Amino acid sequence: MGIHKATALLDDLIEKAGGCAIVDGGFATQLEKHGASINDPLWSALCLIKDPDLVKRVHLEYLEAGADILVTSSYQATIPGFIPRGFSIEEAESLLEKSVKLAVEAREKFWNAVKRNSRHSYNRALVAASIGSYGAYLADGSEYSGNYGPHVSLDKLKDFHRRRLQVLVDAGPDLLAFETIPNKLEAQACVELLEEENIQIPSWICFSSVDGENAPSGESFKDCLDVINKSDKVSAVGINCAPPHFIQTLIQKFKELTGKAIIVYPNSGEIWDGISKEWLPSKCFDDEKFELFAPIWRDAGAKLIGGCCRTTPSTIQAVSKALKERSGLDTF
Ligand SMILES: C[S+](C)CC[C@H](N)C(=O)O
Ligand SMILES: N[C@@H](CCS)C(=O)O
Ligand SMILES: [Zn+2]
Repeated sequence: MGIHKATALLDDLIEKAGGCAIVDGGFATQLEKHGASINDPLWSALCLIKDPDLVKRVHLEYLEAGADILVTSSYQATIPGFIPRGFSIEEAESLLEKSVKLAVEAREKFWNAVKRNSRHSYNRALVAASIGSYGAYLADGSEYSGNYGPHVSLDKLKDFHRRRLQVLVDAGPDLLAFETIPNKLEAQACVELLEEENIQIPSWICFSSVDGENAPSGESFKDCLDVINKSDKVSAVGINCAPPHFIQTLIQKFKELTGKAIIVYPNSGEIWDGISKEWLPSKCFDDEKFELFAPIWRDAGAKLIGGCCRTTPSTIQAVSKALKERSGLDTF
């Protein structure tokens, strides 16, 4: 399948979803709700090793909540992250592959169960393989600063991302999800890699933001999106894991800067402390606020809406209810 045909898969999903598809919510957050302990440099990727059944269960919970797209458990799963934990390169690669397989298995299980009911309002979900930023791998919170230091070049970032990207694509996801990209250099690395590796499935590239105006590095979104707009491999651009009260303004800004579909999946508004590895309280949206704002974000131009850290299946259920009601689709 060529990139244009593969892109049609995402366009079809958005259309079937009534003009705005629903992305799942905080993956690591829901693992923790089930008691998983992920205070570790591997963060949620620890569960890929220790509790793959829980990974699948969380995917199923997001499907039940109404997610049209599942994001895999590979955000902080990397080959250089697994090797110091005693895994061989082959074992590390098979963990990456497993992250896609678990999401695909959950999608198939759920879809086979619901499609028998002619009155259901679900779509057959797509699986997006998560590619967390270099800062996620560093596990020092730098996905929220973009400060990688002077020694991190374009080539270094491409080298970091290349093999994981190849392995994830070979595992057969429908999409690629570049998440919490904090600076222009890494956006460029992602775009160049998609081209060099001749990737034939669509991608989204999402930035974090800490000031509601720019990428975390302080670079303007105009500069960042200029790099991405040139690529036909990237179907959607947007924001993930930034506070929800930034989102409306950022959608408006992105609409002026790109013709690509806009995707937003904010966190709850709590702030990640990369040193103490905990979420600090701040101005937050609860599920009701997500329900209220999802149609506002959709009407502002977002084509894909979900939640990130500290949101849960109940958040996605609220988003799903709001978007399906407003688009005239049945609620479940
Ligand atoms: C999206 S952040 C909360 C993920 C965890 C971070 N990379 C860390 O390891 O500190
Ligand atoms: N997909 C990841 C993103 C972390 S910012 C998660 O939900 O855990
Ligand atoms: Zn997040």
